[in-house]
Amino acid sequence: MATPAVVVERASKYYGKKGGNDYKPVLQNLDMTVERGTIYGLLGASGCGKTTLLSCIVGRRHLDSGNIWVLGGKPGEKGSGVPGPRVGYMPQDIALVAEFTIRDALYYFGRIYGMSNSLLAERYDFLCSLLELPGGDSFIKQLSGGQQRRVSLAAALVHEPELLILDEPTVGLDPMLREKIWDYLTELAAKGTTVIITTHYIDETKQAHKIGLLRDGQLLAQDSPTDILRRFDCDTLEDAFLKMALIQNENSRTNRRRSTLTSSPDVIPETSIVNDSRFQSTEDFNVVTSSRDILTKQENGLELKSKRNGRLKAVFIKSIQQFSRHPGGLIFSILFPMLQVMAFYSAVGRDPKGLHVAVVNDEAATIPMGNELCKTSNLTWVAMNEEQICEYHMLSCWFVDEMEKRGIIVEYYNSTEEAKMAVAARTTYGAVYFPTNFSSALALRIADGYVEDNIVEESTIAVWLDMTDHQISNFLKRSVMKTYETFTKRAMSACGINEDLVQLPVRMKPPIYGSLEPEMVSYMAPGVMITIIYFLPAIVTSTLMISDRLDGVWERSAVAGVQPKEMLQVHITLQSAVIVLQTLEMMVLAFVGYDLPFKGSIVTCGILLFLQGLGGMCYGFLLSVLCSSFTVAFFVATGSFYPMILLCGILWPLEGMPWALKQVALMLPFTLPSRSLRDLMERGSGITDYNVYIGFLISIGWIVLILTLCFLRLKYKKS
Ligand SMILES: Nc1ncnc2c1ncn2[C@@H]1O[C@H](COP(=O)(O)OP(=O)(O)OP(=O)(O)O)[C@@H](O)[C@H]1O
Repeated sequence: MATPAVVVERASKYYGKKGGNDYKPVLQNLDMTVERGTIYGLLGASGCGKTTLLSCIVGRRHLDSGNIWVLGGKPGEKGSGVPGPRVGYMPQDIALVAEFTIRDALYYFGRIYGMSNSLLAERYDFLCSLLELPGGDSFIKQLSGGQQRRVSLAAALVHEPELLILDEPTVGLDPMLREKIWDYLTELAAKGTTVIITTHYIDETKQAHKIGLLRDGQLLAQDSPTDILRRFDCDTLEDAFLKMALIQNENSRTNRRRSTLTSSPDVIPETSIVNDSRFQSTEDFNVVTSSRDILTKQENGLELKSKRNGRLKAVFIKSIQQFSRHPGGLIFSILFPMLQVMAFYSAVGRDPKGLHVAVVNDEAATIPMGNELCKTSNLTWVAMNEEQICEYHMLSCWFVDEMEKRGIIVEYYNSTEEAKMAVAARTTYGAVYFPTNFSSALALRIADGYVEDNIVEESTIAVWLDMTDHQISNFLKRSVMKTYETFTKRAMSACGINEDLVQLPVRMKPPIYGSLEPEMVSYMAPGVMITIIYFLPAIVTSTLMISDRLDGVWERSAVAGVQPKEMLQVHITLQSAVIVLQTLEMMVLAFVGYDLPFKGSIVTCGILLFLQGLGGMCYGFLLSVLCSSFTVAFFVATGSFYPMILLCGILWPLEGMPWALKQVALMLPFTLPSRSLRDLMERGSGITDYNVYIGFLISIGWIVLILTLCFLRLKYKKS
C-alpha cells in the first residue's frame, strides 16, 4: 500500500452562523486520500469548496468536524511543519507584495524557509527559465496577470517542498507553458513530491495520478483518469464528470423524496459516492505513516531559533522594501508630520492683518480739511491752559493713528449709516464713530467727573462690529481696547497727567505662568503634536495590515510558517523607529524651528510623544482587526478622530462642556496627554507632578485597553 501524504476523513465545514441565513455547508463528510509522490487533480465547479478544502489542508482553516492528516501530522500542530516549510502553497490570488521584484518575491519565501543565498540564486535562475519569467528587476505590480501568476507559482516551488498545494496555477497561461508546468510537476512527483492541484482545465488532469471531482461538498469520484474513463464508459473526462453529476442529481432527488417521508436530513447518501479512500480511520493512517515524519523529535532549540531568525529577517526585509518603495508611505510617514506641524505654526496663532475698518470722524468734518486733517499732525494738539486744565484738539486723529499702528486699514465714510452698510456688505469688519465734540468733551470728562450725560456721550467712541467671524471680531475688540490704552497714555502724558487715571482700575500683574500676551499657538501646539503623532501611525498601521491581509500576503506568509507574532514583532520594531523619527522631527520644529516655549524635561516630552505614537499604532492594529476593508477603516478612523480632537480641549476649554461630557473628554487619548505636554512645556512641570503623570497613565491605559480588545477580537474570530 502506498504511503499517504494527505488524508481527509469525514470532513465537514460550514460558513456562516448556525441558524443564520448565511449558514451553508461547503464540505460534507468528505473523504480524500493523496498518496506520496503523486499528483492529485482536484476538480469542481466554481464555488464548490476546492479553496476551502485546500486551506484546511494547509492549516489555515479548521474543519467543523472530521480529521485531516498531512505528512504524518495534523496541520497546525506543533512540529508538524504544516503550515511551514514542508508545504509549498500557491493560493488562488497572487498574494505577493506589489512592491516586490520577481527576485524579492522568491527570496522572501526562500528566506522564510531558511534557504541560503547561493541556493536561492540557483533556484531563482532555474525557475525564471522554467516559467519563462521576465527580468528579475520588474516589479510585481508592473507584470501582466499571467506573469504574476507564474511568479506566484515560482514562490511555491522555490524550496522544493514535500507537498505542493497549487490552487489554479495554470489559469490564463498558454498551452505550451501549461504543458511545461505539468511536465515539471510530473518530474517532481517521480522524485517523491506530492502535488495537489486544482484547475478548471479538466483535460490537463489526464496527467494526474488521481483526480477527485468535488460537488456539493463531497467527492463524486476519486480515481486515476483511466479508471474513471473506464468505469463510466466515456472517452473524455468531461463526459465522465457529466455522468457523475447526473447520477448525483438523481440520487439527491431520490434522497429528498425519502427525506420528505422520513424527515431525515437532506444529505447525499454515502453509498452513492464512488470513492476509493483506503485510509478511513486514524488507526489505518497511523499504520502507514512513519514517526520520522513528525519534526518535533528532530528539531532542537538552536534549529528552531535559527529558523525563527530567518523568518524575522525575511519579514523585516519585506517590510523595508514595501515601505521604501511606496512613495506615498514615505511621504506620509516622514514628510507629513513636518508639513502638518509647519502648516500649523505658519497658519495658526498670528494676528490677522489688513483688516479694513470704516471710520466716521465728525470731529474732523467740522473743519474744511475734513479727514485730511489727521494726516497733518500739527493740527492735533494737547496743552495745559492757565487754569491748569488740559485742552485737547482733534484727538480723534491720534486714536485713528494708534489704530493704524496696529495694522488696521482705516477707510473714511461720511455717515454712520454708510459705515454700517459697509460692514453689512463685508467691505469692512467694523465701523468706528467719533462725535463732533469728541476732544473737548473728553477734556471736560477727564477734568471734571460731574459732567452732563451729553458730555459723556460726546466723549464716547462708538464701535459696530461684524460679530459673525468669532476670531476676527474678538481680535478687533481687543485691538480697539488696546488702541484706547495707548491713545489715552499718549494723550495723558502729553498733558503731564497720570495716565492710569483714565485706564480701567484693574491692573494685570506679571503672570504666574505664561506671558501677559498669551499666544494661541503655544496653547494649541501640545494638542496638535499629540494628535498628529497618534494619527499617523494609526493610519500607516491599519493600511499596511489591511493591505497585507486583503492581498493575501499575510495568509500566504502564515502558510509558509511565519507566525502572527513574528509579523507583529517586525511591524512594531519598524513602526517604533518611524515614531522616534517623527517625535524628533516635531520637537526640533517646535522648539528650535518655531521657538515654542519649553521649560520642562525634553526627555519626558519625547517619551510622552513616543507613547502617543505607540498608542496610535495600537489603534491602527485595532482598526485592521475590526475593519474588513480600507473604506470601513477610513470611516471608523475619521469618525473616531474627529470627536477625539473636538473634545480634547484645544478648540474649546473643557470647563465649558456639560459635566458628563467633560468626564468622557477627560478619558479620551488626547485630552490629558495634551494637558501634560502643555504643563511640561509652559510650566516646567516634571513626571512626578500629577498633571504630567496622569497623561502618561492615560496613554498607557489606552494602549493596554486597545491591545486587549485586539487580542479578544482575534481570539473570538478564531473560535
Ligand atoms: N469566508 C467565507 N465566508 C463565507 N462563505 C465563504 C467564505 N469563503 C468561501 N465561501 C463560500 O464557500 C463556497 C466555496 O468557496 P471556495 O472558495 O472554497 O470555492 P472554490 O471551489 O475554490 O471556487 P473557485 O473555483 O471559484 O475558486 C462558496 O460558495 C463561497 O462563496
